[in-house]
Amino acid sequence: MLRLDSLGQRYGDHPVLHDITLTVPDGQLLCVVGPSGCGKSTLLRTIAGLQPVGEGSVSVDGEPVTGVPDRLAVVFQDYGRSLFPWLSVRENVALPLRRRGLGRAERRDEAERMLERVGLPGAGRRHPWQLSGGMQQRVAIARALVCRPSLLLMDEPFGSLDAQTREDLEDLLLEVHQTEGPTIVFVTHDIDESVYVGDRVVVLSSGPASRIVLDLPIALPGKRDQITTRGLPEFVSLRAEVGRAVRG
Ligand SMILES: Nc1ncnc2c1ncn2[C@@H]1O[C@H](COP(=O)(O)OP(=O)(O)OP(=O)(O)O)[C@@H](O)[C@H]1O
Repeated sequence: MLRLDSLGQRYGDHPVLHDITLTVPDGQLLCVVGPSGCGKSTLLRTIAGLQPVGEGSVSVDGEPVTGVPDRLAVVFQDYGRSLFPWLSVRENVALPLRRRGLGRAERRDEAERMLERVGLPGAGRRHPWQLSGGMQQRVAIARALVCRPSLLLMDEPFGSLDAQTREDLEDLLLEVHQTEGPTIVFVTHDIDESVYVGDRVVVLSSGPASRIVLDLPIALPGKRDQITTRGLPEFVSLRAEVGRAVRG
């Protein structure tokens, strides 16, 4: 379980986050939405232990976050810079397994399994620069999942992809969330995306000193589907509620 208690962050004199209190149960897919510059990335970096907690506290499974938590993985928007171009796709995916002490053959098999899982069977011997942007982001997701994280943080992961690829990856995310089951904190600018992928959407106010202005459970009927779900009256009304909160 991820817990934020009265979290506050500032850069020098500039307050960014104020009094953020949030409990994210295991296995939940939480979307964080808010205007540009409100502190979404700051929030993710703090949970990831990449920057120290200012005020309040952050804990994962009851342990205060003081560095990068165990069993944490992060996917950023900028897949072009997050993969190593000199390594093959398989080597990129297998990289986190080195620290786990797995042998070479095991690392290769696990990486291939994950590549298959994200829809890239047979791409392991290629290099990231030989793949499209959407395929590279699939590789980044495979690498994030290969160590079976219990907490996955995603910062605008589909922000620079075209609409069709983005929808495909949203569906992939829903699928891996269902099967692999990590807790996911997913930051996005896109209100529709947040309602489509989220179990819950939290909206931050515009800065300075952003706080939570909406915490909305997303209970949509049936299995989510890009055409049907987005046409449901429930979807339209949830999207409107999030939209109103984002616009203040
Ligand atoms: N390292 C830093 N030093 C100083 N100020 C920073 C730093 N990182 C972010 N900021 C400022 O803190 C505020 C929040 O930035 P952050 O990137 O967390 O927002 P965001 O909601 O993720 O923005 P966007 O949606 O545009 O990516 C902004 O005003 C930004 O300029």
